[in-house]
Amino acid sequence: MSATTARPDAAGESFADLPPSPAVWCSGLRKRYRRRTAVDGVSFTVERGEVMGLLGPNGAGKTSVIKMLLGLVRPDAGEVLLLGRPGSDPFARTRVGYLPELFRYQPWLTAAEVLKLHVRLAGATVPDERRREYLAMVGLADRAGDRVGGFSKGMQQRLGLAVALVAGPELVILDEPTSALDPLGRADVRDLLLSLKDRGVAVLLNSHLIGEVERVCDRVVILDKGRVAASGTLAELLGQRELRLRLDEVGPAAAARLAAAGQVTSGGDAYTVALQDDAVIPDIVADLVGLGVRVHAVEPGRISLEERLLDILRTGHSEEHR
Ligand SMILES: Nc1ncnc2c1ncn2[C@@H]1O[C@H](COP(=O)(O)OP(=O)(O)OP(=O)(O)O)[C@@H](O)[C@H]1O
Repeated sequence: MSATTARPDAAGESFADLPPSPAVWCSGLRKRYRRRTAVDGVSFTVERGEVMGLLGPNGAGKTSVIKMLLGLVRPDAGEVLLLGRPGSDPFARTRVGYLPELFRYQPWLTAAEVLKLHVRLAGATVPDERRREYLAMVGLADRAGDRVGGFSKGMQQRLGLAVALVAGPELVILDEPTSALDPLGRADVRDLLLSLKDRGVAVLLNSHLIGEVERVCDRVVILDKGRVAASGTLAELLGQRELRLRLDEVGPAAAARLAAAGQVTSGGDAYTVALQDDAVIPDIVADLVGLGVRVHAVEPGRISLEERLLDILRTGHSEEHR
């Protein structure tokens, strides 16, 4: 890692007193490959300590955006700041960990050697002990001395994660980090992402595993055909909450009470009420019981990110959060 530069301002105070710049800021990114427009005016921000999910169908432009952020692909238009610096600035780049979508490490090197090489390439100093810890963290402790050429896809992906994280980055960009991992490996990565967030590390995560994104991400940007189709916090995107009930003996007064709480759909003994706020659920249940309804099940819920994503992609836009 390069030395920290002194950044005094005109009044003699340190810039360190200012709030930190966002981990990622990009504006108006555009990229064409020959006659095909891959990315068309993409702008978004990832704040410090935030886990941001990048979602979208195959060919939506996710990897192209990531490569432009990292300076691996030159944008036709648009600007990028990583950690408040131009993406090409070595100061920024040494503080960014990156796991590429498709990568092959030198097959003749061992896992420990790959990690050592990448620490040197990052200009960082990481003690042997910490490198061993990172290999253990990704489940490769007993394969440290084995050549990478003999690793399975999942083991290579685990090693890639250790490479991305070992130098203590402030921002981590992960392009489909769990595509080759078994369920246990995916759960480990989820825990890892949450522990990065606890330490204030920002994460940009490109993944097709929507359940994974829903569990770990604070905010989501959905790309479609090179454009931002929707973006926002999970609460903003999934907003509408529902209450699913199984009820018997629902008389007219109880039906009116349900209708007063929100739009009701029902079939047999199943009732779904669209709610603005789930704090009202105990009152609804108490009132129903008071009106002689037998309550068999009460399940608060809201639409899943998968349902919302499909809805946005099918209709081509998000009404509230473009
Ligand atoms: N080097 C390249 N040369 C030509 N076209 C490219 C190149 N890289 C990407 N593209 C095109 O740009 C578009 C966006 O591709 P990109 O890889 O960014 O999508 P993606 O959202 O990451 O897709 P996936 O989910 O399948 O990984 C696609 O139409 C792709 O064919």
